[in-house]
Amino acid sequence: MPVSTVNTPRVAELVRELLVAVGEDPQREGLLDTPARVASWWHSFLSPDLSAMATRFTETHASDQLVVVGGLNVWSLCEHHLLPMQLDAHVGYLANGTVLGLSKFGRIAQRYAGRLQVQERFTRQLADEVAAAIGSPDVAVTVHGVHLCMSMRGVRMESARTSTVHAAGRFRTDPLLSQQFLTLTTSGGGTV
Ligand SMILES: Nc1nc2c(ncn2[C@@H]2O[C@H](COP(=O)(O)OP(=O)(O)OP(=O)(O)O)[C@@H](O)[C@H]2O)c(=O)[nH]1
Ligand SMILES: [Zn+2]
Repeated sequence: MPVSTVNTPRVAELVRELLVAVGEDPQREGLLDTPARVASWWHSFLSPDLSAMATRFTETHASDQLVVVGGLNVWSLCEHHLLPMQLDAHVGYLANGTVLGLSKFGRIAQRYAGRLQVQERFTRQLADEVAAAIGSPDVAVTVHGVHLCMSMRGVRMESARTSTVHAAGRFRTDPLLSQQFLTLTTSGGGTV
Protein backbone atom coordinates (compact mmCIF):
# COMPACT_ATOMS: atom_id res chain seq x y z
CA MET A 1 0.00 0.00 0.00
CA PRO A 2 1.39 3.48 -0.88
CA VAL A 3 2.84 5.28 2.15
CA SER A 4 2.79 9.06 2.07
CA THR A 5 4.77 11.55 4.09
CA VAL A 6 3.54 14.47 1.98
CA ASN A 7 1.40 17.24 3.46
CA THR A 8 -0.47 17.84 0.19
CA PRO A 9 -2.50 20.95 1.21
CA ARG A 10 0.68 22.61 2.52
CA VAL A 11 2.56 21.80 -0.68
CA ALA A 12 -0.25 23.39 -2.71
CA GLU A 13 -0.05 26.49 -0.50
CA LEU A 14 3.71 26.71 -1.04
CA VAL A 15 3.35 26.30 -4.81
CA ARG A 16 0.87 29.18 -4.80
CA GLU A 17 3.47 31.25 -2.88
CA LEU A 18 6.16 30.19 -5.33
CA LEU A 19 4.06 31.42 -8.24
CA VAL A 20 3.73 34.81 -6.55
CA ALA A 21 7.46 34.91 -5.74
CA VAL A 22 8.39 34.37 -9.39
CA GLY A 23 6.10 37.20 -10.48
CA GLU A 24 3.08 35.16 -11.60
CA ASP A 25 -0.59 35.67 -10.77
CA PRO A 26 -1.92 32.41 -9.27
CA GLN A 27 -5.46 33.70 -9.90
CA ARG A 28 -5.11 33.79 -13.67
CA GLU A 29 -7.05 31.07 -15.41
CA GLY A 30 -4.17 28.85 -16.53
CA LEU A 31 -2.66 28.74 -13.03
CA LEU A 32 -5.79 28.29 -10.91
CA ASP A 33 -5.42 24.52 -10.55
CA THR A 34 -1.63 24.43 -10.78
CA PRO A 35 -0.90 24.34 -7.01
CA ALA A 36 -3.25 21.37 -6.53
CA ARG A 37 -1.83 19.59 -9.59
CA VAL A 38 1.76 20.05 -8.45
CA ALA A 39 0.92 18.95 -4.89
CA SER A 40 -0.81 15.87 -6.24
CA TRP A 41 2.25 15.09 -8.34
CA TRP A 42 4.59 15.37 -5.32
CA HIS A 43 2.27 13.11 -3.39
CA SER A 44 2.34 10.40 -6.03
CA PHE A 45 6.09 10.77 -6.63
CA LEU A 46 6.97 10.42 -2.94
CA SER A 47 4.49 7.65 -2.10
CA PRO A 48 6.17 4.40 -3.12
CA ASP A 49 4.18 1.21 -3.14
CA LEU A 50 5.85 -0.76 -0.34
CA SER A 51 3.49 -3.69 -0.64
CA ALA A 52 5.45 -5.27 -3.50
CA MET A 53 6.77 -8.62 -2.32
CA ALA A 54 10.12 -9.92 -3.48
CA THR A 55 8.53 -13.04 -4.96
CA ARG A 56 11.05 -15.84 -5.29
CA PHE A 57 10.78 -19.20 -7.05
CA THR A 58 12.69 -22.41 -6.67
CA GLU A 59 14.35 -23.27 -9.98
CA THR A 60 16.60 -26.27 -9.68
CA HIS A 61 17.89 -25.84 -13.26
CA ALA A 62 19.34 -22.45 -12.40
CA SER A 63 22.70 -23.33 -10.96
CA ASP A 64 25.22 -20.50 -10.91
CA GLN A 65 23.37 -18.92 -13.83
CA LEU A 66 24.02 -15.27 -14.61
CA VAL A 67 20.73 -13.40 -14.94
CA VAL A 68 20.73 -9.83 -16.18
CA VAL A 69 17.59 -7.71 -16.28
CA GLY A 70 18.03 -4.49 -18.25
CA GLY A 71 15.95 -1.59 -19.45
CA LEU A 72 14.76 -0.69 -15.96
CA ASN A 73 13.95 2.92 -16.83
CA VAL A 74 12.86 5.15 -14.00
CA TRP A 75 12.52 8.88 -13.38
CA SER A 76 13.94 10.32 -10.19
CA LEU A 77 14.63 13.81 -8.87
CA CYS A 78 18.08 15.27 -8.31
CA GLU A 79 18.31 16.38 -4.70
CA HIS A 80 20.45 19.40 -5.52
CA HIS A 81 18.16 21.13 -7.99
CA LEU A 82 14.86 19.23 -7.74
CA LEU A 83 15.12 18.52 -11.44
CA PRO A 84 14.39 15.16 -13.09
CA MET A 85 17.01 12.57 -13.85
CA GLN A 86 16.26 9.61 -16.07
CA LEU A 87 17.95 6.45 -14.85
CA ASP A 88 18.32 3.33 -16.97
CA ALA A 89 19.37 0.43 -14.74
CA HIS A 90 20.62 -3.10 -15.38
CA VAL A 91 20.76 -5.63 -12.59
CA GLY A 92 22.74 -8.87 -12.66
CA TYR A 93 22.80 -11.69 -10.16
CA LEU A 94 23.76 -15.34 -9.93
CA ALA A 95 20.72 -17.61 -9.70
CA ASN A 96 21.51 -20.59 -7.55
CA GLY A 97 18.41 -22.70 -7.13
CA THR A 98 16.30 -19.63 -6.39
CA VAL A 99 15.21 -16.97 -8.86
CA LEU A 100 13.56 -13.63 -8.21
CA GLY A 101 10.37 -12.64 -10.08
CA LEU A 102 11.55 -10.49 -13.01
CA SER A 103 9.15 -7.60 -12.41
CA LYS A 104 10.48 -7.22 -8.87
CA PHE A 105 13.71 -5.67 -10.18
CA GLY A 106 11.61 -2.90 -11.75
CA ARG A 107 9.59 -2.49 -8.56
CA ILE A 108 12.73 -2.14 -6.46
CA ALA A 109 14.12 0.41 -8.93
CA GLN A 110 10.87 2.40 -8.80
CA ARG A 111 10.91 2.38 -5.01
CA TYR A 112 14.37 3.97 -4.81
CA ALA A 113 13.72 6.36 -7.70
CA GLY A 114 10.65 7.84 -5.99
CA ARG A 115 12.59 10.14 -3.70
CA LEU A 116 15.20 12.90 -3.84
CA GLN A 117 18.30 11.16 -5.10
CA VAL A 118 21.82 11.14 -6.44
CA GLN A 119 22.68 8.53 -9.03
CA GLU A 120 25.45 6.90 -7.01
CA ARG A 121 23.16 6.33 -4.01
CA PHE A 122 20.39 4.96 -6.20
CA THR A 123 22.85 2.49 -7.75
CA ARG A 124 24.00 1.27 -4.34
CA GLN A 125 20.47 1.04 -2.90
CA LEU A 126 19.23 -0.97 -5.86
CA ALA A 127 22.15 -3.41 -5.52
CA ASP A 128 21.72 -3.78 -1.75
CA GLU A 129 17.98 -4.37 -2.00
CA VAL A 130 18.39 -7.02 -4.72
CA ALA A 131 21.07 -8.74 -2.63
CA ALA A 132 18.68 -8.80 0.34
CA ALA A 133 15.84 -10.10 -1.85
CA ILE A 134 17.87 -12.99 -3.30
CA GLY A 135 19.74 -13.66 -0.07
CA SER A 136 23.18 -13.49 -1.71
CA PRO A 137 25.87 -10.81 -2.12
CA ASP A 138 26.52 -11.75 -5.77
CA VAL A 139 24.88 -8.74 -7.41
CA ALA A 140 25.98 -6.12 -9.93
CA VAL A 141 24.17 -3.00 -11.07
CA THR A 142 24.90 -0.48 -13.79
CA VAL A 143 22.96 2.74 -14.21
CA HIS A 144 23.10 5.20 -17.11
CA GLY A 145 21.72 8.58 -16.14
CA VAL A 146 20.61 11.75 -17.89
CA HIS A 147 20.42 14.68 -15.49
CA LEU A 148 18.28 17.63 -16.52
CA CYS A 149 20.23 19.84 -14.13
CA MET A 150 23.22 19.30 -16.44
CA SER A 151 21.34 19.58 -19.71
CA MET A 152 18.59 22.19 -19.37
CA ARG A 153 20.44 24.49 -16.95
CA GLY A 154 23.89 25.02 -15.47
CA VAL A 155 26.58 23.66 -17.73
CA ARG A 156 23.90 22.91 -20.40
CA MET A 157 25.42 19.79 -21.92
CA GLU A 158 22.56 17.95 -23.52
CA SER A 159 24.60 14.89 -24.42
CA ALA A 160 26.15 14.37 -20.99
CA ARG A 161 25.56 10.85 -19.69
CA THR A 162 26.64 9.44 -16.34
CA SER A 163 27.34 5.75 -15.83
CA THR A 164 27.68 4.10 -12.44
CA VAL A 165 28.60 0.52 -11.66
CA HIS A 166 28.27 -1.31 -8.37
CA ALA A 167 29.74 -4.81 -8.24
CA ALA A 168 29.58 -6.98 -5.13
CA GLY A 169 30.39 -10.54 -4.14
CA ARG A 170 31.69 -12.63 -7.04
CA PHE A 171 31.10 -9.77 -9.52
CA ARG A 172 33.93 -8.01 -7.69
CA THR A 173 36.35 -10.96 -7.61
CA ASP A 174 35.64 -12.81 -10.88
CA PRO A 175 36.82 -10.81 -13.94
CA LEU A 176 35.09 -13.17 -16.42
CA LEU A 177 31.74 -12.85 -14.65
CA SER A 178 32.16 -9.11 -14.41
CA GLN A 179 32.96 -8.95 -18.14
CA GLN A 180 29.95 -11.10 -19.04
CA PHE A 181 27.73 -8.79 -17.02
CA LEU A 182 29.07 -5.66 -18.66
CA THR A 183 28.70 -7.23 -22.12
CA LEU A 184 25.07 -8.11 -21.43
CA THR A 185 24.29 -4.64 -20.10
CA THR A 186 25.26 -3.19 -23.45
CA SER A 187 23.27 -5.79 -25.40
CA GLY A 188 20.00 -5.52 -23.49
CA GLY A 189 20.12 -8.17 -20.74
CA GLY A 190 19.67 -11.96 -20.80
CA THR A 191 21.03 -15.09 -19.19
CA VAL A 192 24.33 -16.93 -19.54
N1 LIG B 1 27.65 13.06 -8.04
C1 LIG B 1 26.45 13.51 -8.42
N2 LIG B 1 26.30 14.82 -8.63
C2 LIG B 1 25.10 15.24 -9.04
C3 LIG B 1 24.01 14.38 -9.26
N3 LIG B 1 22.95 15.14 -9.68
C4 LIG B 1 23.39 16.41 -9.72
N4 LIG B 1 24.69 16.49 -9.34
C5 LIG B 1 25.62 17.62 -9.22
O1 LIG B 1 25.47 18.31 -8.02
C6 LIG B 1 26.30 19.46 -8.11
C7 LIG B 1 25.77 20.58 -7.27
O2 LIG B 1 26.76 21.56 -7.35
P1 LIG B 1 26.65 23.06 -6.83
O3 LIG B 1 27.90 23.77 -7.21
O4 LIG B 1 26.26 23.08 -5.39
O5 LIG B 1 25.39 23.59 -7.65
P2 LIG B 1 25.34 24.57 -8.91
O6 LIG B 1 25.99 25.86 -8.58
O7 LIG B 1 23.92 24.63 -9.34
O8 LIG B 1 26.25 23.78 -9.94
P3 LIG B 1 26.17 23.72 -11.52
O9 LIG B 1 25.28 22.56 -11.86
O10 LIG B 1 27.59 23.44 -11.96
O11 LIG B 1 25.62 25.02 -12.03
C8 LIG B 1 26.37 19.76 -9.59
O12 LIG B 1 27.71 19.55 -10.00
C9 LIG B 1 25.46 18.71 -10.24
O13 LIG B 1 25.89 18.32 -11.53
C10 LIG B 1 24.21 13.00 -9.01
O14 LIG B 1 23.31 12.16 -9.14
N5 LIG B 1 25.44 12.61 -8.61
ZN1 LIG C 1 20.98 18.48 -9.98
